[in-house]
Amino acid sequence: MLKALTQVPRVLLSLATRRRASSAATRGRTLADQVAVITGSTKGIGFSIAQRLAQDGAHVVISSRNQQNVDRAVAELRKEGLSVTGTVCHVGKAEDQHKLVTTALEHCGAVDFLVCVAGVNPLVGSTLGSSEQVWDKVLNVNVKAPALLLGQLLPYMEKREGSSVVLVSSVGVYSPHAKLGVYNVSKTALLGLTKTLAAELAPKNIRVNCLVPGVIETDFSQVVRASSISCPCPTALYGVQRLGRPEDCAGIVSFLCSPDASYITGENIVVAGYSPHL
Ligand SMILES: NC(=O)c1ccc[n+]([C@@H]2O[C@H](COP(=O)([O-])OP(=O)(O)OC[C@H]3O[C@@H](n4cnc5c(N)ncnc54)[C@H](O)[C@@H]3O)[C@@H](O)[C@H]2O)c1
Repeated sequence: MLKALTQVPRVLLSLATRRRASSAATRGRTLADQVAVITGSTKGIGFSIAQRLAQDGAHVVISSRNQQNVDRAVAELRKEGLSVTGTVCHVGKAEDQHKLVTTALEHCGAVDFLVCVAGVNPLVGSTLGSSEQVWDKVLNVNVKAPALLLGQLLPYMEKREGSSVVLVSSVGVYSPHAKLGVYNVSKTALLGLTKTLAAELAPKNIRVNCLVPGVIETDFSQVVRASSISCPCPTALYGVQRLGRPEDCAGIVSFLCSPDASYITGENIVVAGYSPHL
């Protein structure tokens, strides 16, 4: 009896593994011969997005602040036979942004997609109690950097057919937690940036959408999950009964970049295990 019980999870596990592997193998290469630049992509949500876009056929340029992390992420994906390259890019530094653009062009010759995942860790504190330095750091990295980086890539992206941008906000914008003040403000600004850029770039046939994750199990959310600021999670009350996983955010980004989404722009898409909308 005990043996039978202990065998069940293993059978389920192998089925789940096989299902995941076969779906990756049998999915069409919807992004073949296209190039994706992804910030903050050496772990967590960004890494899962990089892996998925590459599995779907894109050449992916990985980046984050630390060379070792870039090397590790690139090696891990190349081991899967995926087409990736990488460079260090702290998105708040102009010279690093420039290097990211140059790397993409040198290695891949073009850029079709920009996915801006890098975000500053939520600093636990009230909005009005935050210093000017905190405001500058959070707004620089979370809001200004995606716009400035896109500005540098625009001349190359507008030469391509069906370019696409995905920004990453947070479900916290719909029900802000008082102690994540400046972070919430920055993520709310990204919804505005999405709408504004979508309108601005539609005539160039560049689409701009926004991924809005809920609580996803990563190092980033660990700060919130482990601290006293965590509140009753809406998913526990009326949502899918588990935390989100980085890969839960990846397929939707691939879809938003793909031709299937060619008439979708200016949208905020929540991946949270529940709907914060009315
Ligand atoms: N995890 C969640 O629950 C959650 C929820 C809502 C939104 N988000 C957003 O998702 C994004 C990714 O978060 P995650 O949970 O995957 O975090 P993570 O800590 O697992 O990964 C973050 C990645 O971004 C990189 N990064 C951080 N600051 C950077 C900078 N200034 N320049 C370049 N790279 C930088 C890190 O090196 C790392 O590769 C963030 O924008 C975050 O605000 C996360």
